[in-house]
Amino acid sequence: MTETEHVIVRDLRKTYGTFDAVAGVSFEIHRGETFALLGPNGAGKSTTIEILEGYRDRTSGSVSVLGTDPQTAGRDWRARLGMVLQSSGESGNVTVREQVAHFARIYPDPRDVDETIAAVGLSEKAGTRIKALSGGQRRRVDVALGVIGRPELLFLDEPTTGFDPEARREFWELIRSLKREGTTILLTTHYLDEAAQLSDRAGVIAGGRLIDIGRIDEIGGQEARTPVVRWRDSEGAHEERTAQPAALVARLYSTLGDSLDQLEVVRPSLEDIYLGLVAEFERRPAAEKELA
Ligand SMILES: Nc1ncnc2c1ncn2[C@@H]1O[C@H](COP(=O)(O)OP(=O)(O)OP(=O)(O)O)[C@@H](O)[C@H]1O
Repeated sequence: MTETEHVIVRDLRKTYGTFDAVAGVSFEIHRGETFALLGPNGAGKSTTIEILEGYRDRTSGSVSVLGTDPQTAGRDWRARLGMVLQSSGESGNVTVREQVAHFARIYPDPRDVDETIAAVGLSEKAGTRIKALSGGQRRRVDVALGVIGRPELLFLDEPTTGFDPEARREFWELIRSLKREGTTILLTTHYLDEAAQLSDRAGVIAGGRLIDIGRIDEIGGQEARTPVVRWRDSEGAHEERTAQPAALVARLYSTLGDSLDQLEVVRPSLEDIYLGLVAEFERRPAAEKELA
């Protein structure tokens, strides 16, 4: 298929009774890009993703996923998707290899079973029953099942919850190789470093509304990204925000010389920027939030 937009969401709303879980969200995900949907607990990320996956009906708005409305899509459409849901609760008596092989048979052009198990770091556990795995190892099985069908579009809903730091980095490598193959990825994660490492663009959702969207190295705007220069001298500790940190450092060194101490230039991380965006949204009066 040749759609240039793999996901198109227009004014999406999902209401439970009188509660707006998703209150008018619009975004696109281009073919081949990794898009992160970020936001605090209860913001509406999983609801949005489940609507895109066809597991939940929307209240209003329009949605196109791989050129099809998920609400009316069939098996062929589903076979083009990969999903790592928030809690699949993979358990049971079968071994890792049996489960991955079972899923592989569902798809027309699956990946090699053992290569996929290796890619998620479970080769040594391939013959182990899933119920005997640790929580983080079960999560790796979820990831293997999500990618075994060679999806065009992969949904990753908090994929690395429970992973140790090494496993998280291995997972990043797996995602990078999927990206190189051209897979489109929608990622939600509370690990902002993970989003920064993997994503091309991000949307920040709070209170069911999209409060910012943009390239991962631009989101939040210039002002929020201004570096901070910190240093100490004979008078104590200092801090200055400046868009030209190199010029400030050169000036400090020429005036302070060797009494310039503990110099550091700190660029706000994605986490700093994200926390600033969400805090700013939370401070807005209710009427203004509705306009977001
Ligand atoms: N079936 C339901 N009935 C009523 N309210 C619901 C239902 N499902 C979700 N909600 C509410 O909708 C809001 C959004 O939930 P959602 O699971 O989409 O959040 P999220 O952004 O994925 O959060 P988290 O980061 O905790 O996973 C929450 O306030 C939640 O309580």
